Amino acid sequence: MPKVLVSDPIDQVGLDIISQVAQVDVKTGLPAEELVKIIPEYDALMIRSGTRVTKEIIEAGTQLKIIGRAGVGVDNVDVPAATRQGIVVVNSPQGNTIAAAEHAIAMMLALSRHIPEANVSVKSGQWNRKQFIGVEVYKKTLGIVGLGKIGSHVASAAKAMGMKLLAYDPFISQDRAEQLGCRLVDLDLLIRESDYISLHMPKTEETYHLINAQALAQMKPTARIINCARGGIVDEVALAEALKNDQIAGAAVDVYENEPLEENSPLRELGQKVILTPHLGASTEEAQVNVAIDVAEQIRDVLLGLPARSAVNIPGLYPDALEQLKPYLQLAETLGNLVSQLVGGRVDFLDIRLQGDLANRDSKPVVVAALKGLLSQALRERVNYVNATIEAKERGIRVIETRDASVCDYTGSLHLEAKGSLGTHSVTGALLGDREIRVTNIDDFPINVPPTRYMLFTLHRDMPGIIGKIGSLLGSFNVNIASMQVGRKIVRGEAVMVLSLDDPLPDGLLSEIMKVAGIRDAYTVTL
Ligand SMILES: NC(=O)c1ccc[n+]([C@@H]2O[C@H](COP(=O)([O-])OP(=O)(O)OC[C@H]3O[C@@H](n4cnc5c(N)ncnc54)[C@H](O)[C@@H]3O)[C@@H](O)[C@H]2O)c1
Ligand SMILES: O=C(O)[C@H](O)COP(=O)(O)O
Repeated sequence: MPKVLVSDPIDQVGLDIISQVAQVDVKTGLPAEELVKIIPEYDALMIRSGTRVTKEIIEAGTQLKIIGRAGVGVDNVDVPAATRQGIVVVNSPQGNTIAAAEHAIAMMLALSRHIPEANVSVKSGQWNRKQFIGVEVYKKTLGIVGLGKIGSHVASAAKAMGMKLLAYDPFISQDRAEQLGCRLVDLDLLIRESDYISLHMPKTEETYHLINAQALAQMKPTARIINCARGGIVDEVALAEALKNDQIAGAAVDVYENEPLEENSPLRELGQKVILTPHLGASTEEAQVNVAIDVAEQIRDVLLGLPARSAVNIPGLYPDALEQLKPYLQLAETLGNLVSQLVGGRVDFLDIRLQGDLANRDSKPVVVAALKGLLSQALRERVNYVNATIEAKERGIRVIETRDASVCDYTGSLHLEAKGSLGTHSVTGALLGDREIRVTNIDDFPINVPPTRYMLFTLHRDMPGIIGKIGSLLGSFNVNIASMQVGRKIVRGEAVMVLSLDDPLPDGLLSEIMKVAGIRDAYTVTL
C-alpha cells in the first residue's frame, strides 16, 4: 500500500479520502532535517503553508509521485525541483477563495473601526469611546492589486458596501475589470489615489517588495493597506517605518516574509495602527473542508494512476477533456517512442502534426505525451508528463507543432517527424474505433499495423522472394512472427515491411537481415 505523509494540519475529511488507497501518517511540525530523513519512504506529501518543501526534501523523496498543497499558494514548494524529478504538484485553486476574500474585508473593516483594540480595552475593564473613533469605507476608494479569484470577490463585496474601485493587474482585460465595477489603472495611480489598498497577487520575482518605501511614500497619509496575499510582497521594515512616521494611516497584515513572524518584528510595536493575524486567510471550517477534499482526491487519483485536475506543473488536463483525449495521448506516446528508435535514440528535432479532428483539440497534452514517448528509451520511468517538456528542452530537442484539419483518412491522426543520429524518419498513427492504435504510415509508406512490444521494420526493394528470405532468417533464429505488413508506393519500387514479433530480436540477427539482397535498411523497435 502506498504511504502518504501529511505534514501540516489537514481536515479529517481529506485524510479519510486518502485512507481509501494509502496508509496516511500525520506528522506535523517536523523540522526540515527530520523530513529529509523520513521522506524516502513516502509516495505522496500533503501540506499547507507550514511546510517548506525544499530541493533537499524533494531530492530525498525518491518515491514521491505527488505533493499536494491544501490551499492556493505553492511558493513554499520548490516546484522546479519537483518538476525535474517528475513529481506532480497540485493545489486547490478555489477551495479557500471566499475565506481569503472575507478575511481581507474583515481586516479592512476592523482596521477602520479599531475593533481589535476596542475589544481588548473593554475586556480589560475600560469604557473608552473617544479613543476608538473610526472611519467609514462607504464612498472611499479601494485599490485592488491582483484581480484574480480572491481580488474579484473582494471587488464584489466592496462594491456592495458602496466603495469606488480601482484595480491593477497586468494580466486582466479592461472588460473583465469593468464587469467587476473596477477602473483598471496603472500601479502608480492606484497607489496615489486609493484610501485602501488590498493586495491579491502571487509572490513572484516581480511582486517581491512591490510595496516598498518608495510606494508607501506615494500613498495618502490617510490610506490603509491590507496584505492577505503573501509575505514579501510588502517590505515589512519599510511598512513599519511608514506607519511610525505617519506616512500612512494603517495596515492589516495576515502574511509575512518569515512565518511565524519574528518576535522582534517592528510590526509588533505599532499599536492600533496595525492589525496582525497569523496567516488566517484560509482558516474557516468551510475552506479547510474544501481544500482537504480537493487535494486529497487528487492525491488518491494520482496514486491510482489517474491524472490530477489542478496540477501546477503539467499542462491543464481537465477530466472531461482528458477522457476524450486519453486514447490520443497513448497514441502520441507510442509514436514518440517508435520514431525515437527509428532515428537512433538521440533526437535533435521533432515536428508534431495534429491532423483531422485532432487539429481542433488542445494540443499541449498531446505534445507532452509525444515527448514522453520520445524520451522513454533514454530516461525510462524517469520521464513522465510532469518533466517531459523540461527534459526535452534541456536535451536541446527543437519541437515544432503544426496542424492540418484537412487530412481526413481517419477521424484524427498524428504525424511525427524526427531528426536524429540515424537521419530523419516519420510515423503517422490513428485510432481505430476511437480506441485501438494503428500505425498508418512510416516514412511516407502507407501501412496499417497495431503497435506491438517487439517490431522489425525494413526498407527494401519491392521484389519477389525478399519477404520469404526474412521470414526464413527469423525462423532460423527461433523468432516467431505475429503479423506482417508490406507497404509500397509503386510496384517494384521501394517498400517497407513491418513485422510484429513475439520475441525480441537476438544479437546478430539484424546484421544478417541487412545482408539480404534488396534490403536497404532495417530497424528493431521495442515498445
Ligand atoms: N492569506 C491567506 O491565507 C491566503 C489564502 C488564499 C490565497 N492567498 C494568496 O492570495 C493571492 C491571490 O490568490 P488567488 O486565488 O486570487 O489567485 P489568482 O491566481 O486567482 O489571482 C492572482 C491575480 O494576480 C495577478 N497578478 C500576477 N502578477 C501580478 C502583478 N505583478 N501585479 C498585479 N497583479 C498580478 C494575476 O493576473 C491574477 O489575476 C495569492 O498570493 C495566494 O497565495 C492567501
Ligand atoms: O495560499 C493559500 O492557500 C493560503 O495562504 C492558505 O494557507 P494555509 O493553508 O496555510 O492556511
